Amino acid sequence: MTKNVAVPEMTQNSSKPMQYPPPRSGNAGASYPIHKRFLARLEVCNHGVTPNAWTDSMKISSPTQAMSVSTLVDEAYIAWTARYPSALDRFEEIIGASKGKQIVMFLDYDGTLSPIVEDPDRAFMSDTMRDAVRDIASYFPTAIVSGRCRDKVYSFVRLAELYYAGSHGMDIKGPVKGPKNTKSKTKAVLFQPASEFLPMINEVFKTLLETTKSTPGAKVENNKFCVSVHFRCVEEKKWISLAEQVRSVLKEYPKLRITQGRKVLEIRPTIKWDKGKALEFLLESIGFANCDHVLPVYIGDDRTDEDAFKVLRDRGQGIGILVSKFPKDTNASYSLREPTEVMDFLHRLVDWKRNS
Ligand SMILES: O=P(O)(O)OC[C@H]1O[C@H](O[C@H]2O[C@H](CO)[C@@H](O)[C@H](O)[C@H]2O)[C@H](O)[C@@H](O)[C@@H]1O
Repeated sequence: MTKNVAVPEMTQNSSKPMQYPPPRSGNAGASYPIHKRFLARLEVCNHGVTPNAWTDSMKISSPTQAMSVSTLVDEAYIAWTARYPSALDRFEEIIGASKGKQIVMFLDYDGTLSPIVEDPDRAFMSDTMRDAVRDIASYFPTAIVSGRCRDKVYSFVRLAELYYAGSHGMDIKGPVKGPKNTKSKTKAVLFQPASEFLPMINEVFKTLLETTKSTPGAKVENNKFCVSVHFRCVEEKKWISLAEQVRSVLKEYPKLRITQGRKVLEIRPTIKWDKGKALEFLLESIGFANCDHVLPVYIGDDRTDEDAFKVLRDRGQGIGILVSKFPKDTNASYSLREPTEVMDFLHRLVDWKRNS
């Protein structure tokens, strides 16, 4: 349970000059009293159900509004932001890091550009957010990196000038024409490293639909090279049995693996490909392979975005920004609370670029 909640030491002094990039959470999972009280709070939210490491981690992946009003959570969040400061508060620092470099933007979709909602088919992006992304893409090469199927995420974003990496980066396509003043290639990139898994994924999708139909609220989504099984509308007491149903189906498919997102289990090929690899592939495609003059900025809210944050951290290049209202262990360097703050950050980048 503790592995998803990193609460920083109270001794960390946010008024000290920031080390750039900010240090990673070396002692992730370290606990102190607020952390313990935070966990106790989760048990209260459990309404008498015996706390279970897996169900708790599923809850923490996407906490409810009821939990957000907790003062304890707010205290823990403030402490956490000493380690992962707000990208809005540290905007000048981020801009400073981009001096002499080409910014390339990577944006996750759900929970980053659109708020989390109960029905995955209705996770629409606001027109104002679309305008902000359009503006950003007019100055910087911009990619949407999503667990969703590429066509689906495109149908939400509807901006032809962007790169799209769907199915957790296993389905990549670029714009026909890149933005002005960048090294973007003008022909569309198309990369599908898991195409041999298509028949298997379709089969698993159908089997999961059948197997989970007895669980009210369960939803199975076909994301082309992966499948999502949604728990958000399933009663908590049915979570374990639903997860068991998923695991029983997956036993027959050793070439597929299960990962966990925000109240969702994601089934995907065991190939070594993820959002981090997609980020590297896109940087290379855009013309920034082994280049010191590029600053990738990746904004995401989910565990799968951690693969991209880790790539940036390992390269010692770029800015990872985690979108979260709650303390989470992360390889990102900065944080934003929610999609509206992501939009503010995009606006500020555009304003800065326009005026520079
Ligand atoms: O990589 P992402 O773009 O963040 O996609 C990850 C998953 O996002 C979607 O599910 C999440 O958002 C839904 C709508 O707000 C919400 O109902 C669900 O609980 C979240 O997990 C999408 O439906 C999944 O297929 C993606 O894997």
